[in-house]
Amino acid sequence: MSLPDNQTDFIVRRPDDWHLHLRDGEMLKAVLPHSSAHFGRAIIMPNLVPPVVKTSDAEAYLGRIQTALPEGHHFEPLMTLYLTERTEPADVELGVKSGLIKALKLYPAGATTNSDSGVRNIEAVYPVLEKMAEIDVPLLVHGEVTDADIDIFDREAVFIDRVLTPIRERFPSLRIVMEHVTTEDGVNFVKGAGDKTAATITTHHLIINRNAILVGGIKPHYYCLPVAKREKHRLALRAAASSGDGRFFLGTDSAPHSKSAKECACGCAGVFNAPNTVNCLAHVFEEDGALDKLEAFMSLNGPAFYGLPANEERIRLFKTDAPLVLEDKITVDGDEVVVFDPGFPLFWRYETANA
Ligand SMILES: NC(=O)N[C@@H](CC(=O)O)C(=O)O
Ligand SMILES: [Zn+2]
Ligand SMILES: [Zn+2]
Repeated sequence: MSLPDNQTDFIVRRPDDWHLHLRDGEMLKAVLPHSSAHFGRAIIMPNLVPPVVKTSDAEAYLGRIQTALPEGHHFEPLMTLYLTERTEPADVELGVKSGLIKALKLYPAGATTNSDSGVRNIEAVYPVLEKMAEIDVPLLVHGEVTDADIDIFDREAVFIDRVLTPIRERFPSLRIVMEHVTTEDGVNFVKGAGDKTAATITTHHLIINRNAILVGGIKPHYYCLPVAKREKHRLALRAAASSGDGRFFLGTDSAPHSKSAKECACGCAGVFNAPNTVNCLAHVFEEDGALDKLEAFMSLNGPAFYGLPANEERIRLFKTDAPLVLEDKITVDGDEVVVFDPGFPLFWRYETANA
């Protein structure tokens, strides 16, 4: 991609989202258009209630997503399975070889939203990981330990030492994605782990640090897991995202929860950022003098890691003088879902640029 001198108007390939929660039912219908309008493809997280554990579950879920897709939207859901201690290697092989299943997701039990069926004893899933390495399907990890004695801000770093490093060493050919990486430790791990290890970075973790959640009153709409960390970690994520290094790519982790489920005594974890992610990212990359790396981060590195072609469609990004006015919430089933507020005005817009 070449940028004109003024860097305020340029064309890139249509982006993909390598980590997305679409939910189900009414929520699916309400949030899907906010991803399918912007992204060519998305890796669909399997943490429904009950979770998407079998190939047949993923097939049924794909059908529900396709039914909910607005007419005229070109969007390909890339389906995943939720790894449990009962996952059968044969079912994984069936799903992957049929072309339906693009990755498996490891949730340590209790680590995050709807992770009760997740893995308690990592060694119990080693036979599945062996099969995955053999058939070359990526393992996506929610990288946090859940031990009560580990501080929530240290859970990612401890996961790297206790769980990820042993998996990385034992299955050298397995492709692994550290999902929603939030720490400098995570970035450094990925950089030192060779070309079979990558990480997704969310929009919000590039923009907020933990102060956004806690200073001046508690801000539930900035609470997600892994929780945003100190500023030095945010800066490490910014540097990784804008480096152009192929092992770092966009996974929005757009994770809608109703306003009432977030604004209460025990609010849910998750940030809904699908509607304004592309606008936010252009702002972030411009701020870092890295607009020439934006296409790599949101449109090229992800497909390359997954062994897929980049999207053929293009979008034209352009900066305007007047700030963009976007919806700050959407309505779902009588409740609302609040859209991520980056805390600054957005001036970058985009439009489809196909001939
Ligand atoms: N990121 C979050 O805070 N929440 C996600 C789960 C997850 O990705 O861990 C969700 O499903 O709500
Ligand atoms: Zn997660
Ligand atoms: Zn997620």
